[in-house]
Amino acid sequence: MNKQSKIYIAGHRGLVGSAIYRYLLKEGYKNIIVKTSKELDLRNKEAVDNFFEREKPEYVFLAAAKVGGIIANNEYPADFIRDNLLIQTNVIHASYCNQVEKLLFLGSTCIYPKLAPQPMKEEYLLTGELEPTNEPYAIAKIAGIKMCESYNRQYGTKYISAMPTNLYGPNDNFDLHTSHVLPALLRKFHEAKEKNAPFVEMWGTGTPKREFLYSDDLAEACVFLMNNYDGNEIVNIGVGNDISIKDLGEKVKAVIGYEGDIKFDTTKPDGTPRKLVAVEKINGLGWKAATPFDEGLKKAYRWFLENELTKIN
Ligand SMILES: NC(=O)C1=CN([C@@H]2O[C@H](COP(=O)(O)OP(=O)(O)OC[C@H]3O[C@@H](n4cnc5c(N)ncnc54)[C@H](OP(=O)(O)O)[C@@H]3O)[C@@H](O)[C@H]2O)C=CC1
Ligand SMILES: C[C@H]1O[C@H](OP(=O)(O)OP(=O)(O)OC[C@H]2O[C@@H](n3cnc4c(=O)[nH]c(N)nc43)[C@H](O)[C@@H]2O)[C@@H](O)[C@@H](O)C1=O
Repeated sequence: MNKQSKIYIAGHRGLVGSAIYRYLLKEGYKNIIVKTSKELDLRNKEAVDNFFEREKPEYVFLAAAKVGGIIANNEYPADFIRDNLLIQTNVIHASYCNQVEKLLFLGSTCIYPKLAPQPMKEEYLLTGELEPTNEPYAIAKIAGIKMCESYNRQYGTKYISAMPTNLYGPNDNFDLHTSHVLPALLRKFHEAKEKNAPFVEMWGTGTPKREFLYSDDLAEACVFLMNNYDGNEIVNIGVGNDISIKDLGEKVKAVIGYEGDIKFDTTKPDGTPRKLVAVEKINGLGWKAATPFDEGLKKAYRWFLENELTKIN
């Protein structure tokens, strides 16, 4: 990409898309197009075709998707598989029909087998059974990866696929029913402190481990891959270390300054026991995550205090 390239960010208001948008603007990219889902529903093929024919973007960051935490995935599997298959199929095919120079597709580490050896290397894709709580979402994501690979093989396109680990940062989803664990805990511990509540309830047993990447780091990695990677194989994006959900709760509790207890609701699912990604490939290409977790957590809490509280109160 050069600074005048016409770049379309699909999903620019979300956690990932907004971070890519901020990063590209900061780096001096001047010709960026964005549309909200109200203005352009990417599930609608005709609308997507018209948009691509009219705008003719040269580069596409595909960060629009139906996304959610463990309970949302478990309760709305039809929405997760249908919306994601439609969005990615429409955008990838319209990119091909309109000679998009390069596209970056965002998958997720849930594409790997539930019990994959740790850390999970890119070649572990399709080597075992998926985690049941998010299998429909994971299958849509695997279809997206295979669609990019197949278009590259058959049509000579340059569509690359990045697999980020669990993410957090500005514009996260703080809805307690549909969010991921980290934004949920920021909100739960904050509200418990405000209300002097005796305990905070976390889901599952607290024993699963997760890896967390700050969204600004992910945005940098996505732009790095767009500018430096043309391979047909997926690339993991992570930090290289993980933490148990129980310890995450203790860390969030400390950052917020809450003094009550933590209880675990074991009727809620744990999900996959561990999903640490192997980061040798992206590190070898020349990119490494910069934000230490403790610093990212404080930034995310500050963002929550400054931007989210007025919305949820
Ligand atoms: N969050 C995470 O922890 C992780 C996310 N990822 C991947 O990163 C990508 C982005 O996720 P994230 O930023 O967290 O998700 P968000 O839910 O924060 O944002 C999703 C974005 O997609 C847009 N969108 C959803 N449906 C449609 C639609 N029908 N038409 C047009 N736009 C739509 C929304 O647009 P609008 O705001 O205008 O409604 C929104 O901006 C996804 O592919 C996800 O799988 C991967 C690993 C972890
Ligand atoms: C990014 C990734 O995100 C999802 O997978 P997940 O990592 O399992 O999701 P999660 O963040 O919701 O939970 C992580 C862990 O945390 C525990 N947990 C405790 N307390 C709360 C809590 O209050 N809320 C939530 N959401 N989880 C909690 C929870 O029980 C689980 O053990 C999929 O969408 C998947 O498709 C995907 O790609």
